[in-house]
Amino acid sequence: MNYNQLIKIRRDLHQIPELGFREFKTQAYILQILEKIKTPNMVIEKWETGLFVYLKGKNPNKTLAYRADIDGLPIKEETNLPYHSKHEGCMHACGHDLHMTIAIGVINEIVRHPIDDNVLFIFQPAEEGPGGAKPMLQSEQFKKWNIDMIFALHIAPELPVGTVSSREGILFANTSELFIDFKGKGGHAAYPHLTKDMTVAASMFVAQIQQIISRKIDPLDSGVITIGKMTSGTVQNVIAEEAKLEGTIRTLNQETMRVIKAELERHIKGYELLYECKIRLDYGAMYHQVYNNGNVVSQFEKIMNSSNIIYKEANAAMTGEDFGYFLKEIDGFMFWLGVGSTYGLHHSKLNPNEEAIQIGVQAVVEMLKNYK
Ligand SMILES: CC(=O)N[C@@H](CCC[C@H](N)C(=O)O)C(=O)O
Repeated sequence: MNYNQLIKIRRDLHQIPELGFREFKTQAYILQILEKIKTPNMVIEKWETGLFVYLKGKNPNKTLAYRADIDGLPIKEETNLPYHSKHEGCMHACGHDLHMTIAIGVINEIVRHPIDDNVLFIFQPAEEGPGGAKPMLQSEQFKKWNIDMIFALHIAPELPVGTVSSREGILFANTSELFIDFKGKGGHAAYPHLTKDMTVAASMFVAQIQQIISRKIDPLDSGVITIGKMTSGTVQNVIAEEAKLEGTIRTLNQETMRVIKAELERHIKGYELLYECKIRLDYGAMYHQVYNNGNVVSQFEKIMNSSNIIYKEANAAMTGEDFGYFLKEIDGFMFWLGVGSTYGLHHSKLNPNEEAIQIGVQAVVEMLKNYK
């Protein structure tokens, strides 16, 4: 498999993005690629819509693991690329098509040039939600491999190709999804006094909860509340009986997450009184922070320096990643891979530079070969 074939794989995968735990075509596609490069020392096991791919080493001391996430996002692609998403309303807007391609490239490289240690490749579903890492980690299938070190990468649109970046300690935030349903009383647009208008209640709520960040969180700490989706009502001249908010909370420590949630719950009680309505709150999926092991990161930095890949110290980011669950149990780390795109993660025009695939393969292979 050469570089052009990897580009084709990335473009094929880019066209078939699927949401969490529905990655059926993606799983089938990866399986048929692996069938072509399969060797007797490779074990492939399905896990839900994901895969475990185990490669036995030549002279193993350890078992290392490398994880790639495989799901897409409910975003309508606007790149106009000839290989744009064929799944209307769904897009690989977080780079998981590159993550999978890099993992396939690394498997191919190690099949052709075997290394000493065993390696488990994890093709993980549902990173964007509801979270595949935790159940995968807890599965008997995963436990039997006894992993000594685990790592993963994430594309970074703002970094140039040829660059990787990481840090010791926290890299990605704690997250909690947020689903809030308002139920009031609808009615004629001309008789607001006879209704409990949930468009007004939800709008005020969205604006007001930003003050939890500015007035309840220490300014030297960090927190984010984002409401990414808001729906209410049915038609222009009817007052809305219902409104729904969907969002996410991000913090750099778990105590701040607790404070934000307690404040949100107080706001909900207050809004129920003020707007004479019922409000239902559901936190959905929560992800543990990504906390990198310092020893592993410093080895990675040295290995990158001797591989002519530029290593930069990263800042912590408020992105979330359920890979944090793996790092809670096993030593390891995550790093950013520069893909130089004008548009960022989760943007409908995200267009990563495909030259980064080669750098990603090289970085992962070097780490697997040289990690002590
Ligand atoms: C790297 C990245 O963009 N990850 C996602 C993870 C989403 C977690 C969950 N669905 C949530 O929104 O809380 C991110 O949005 O950071």
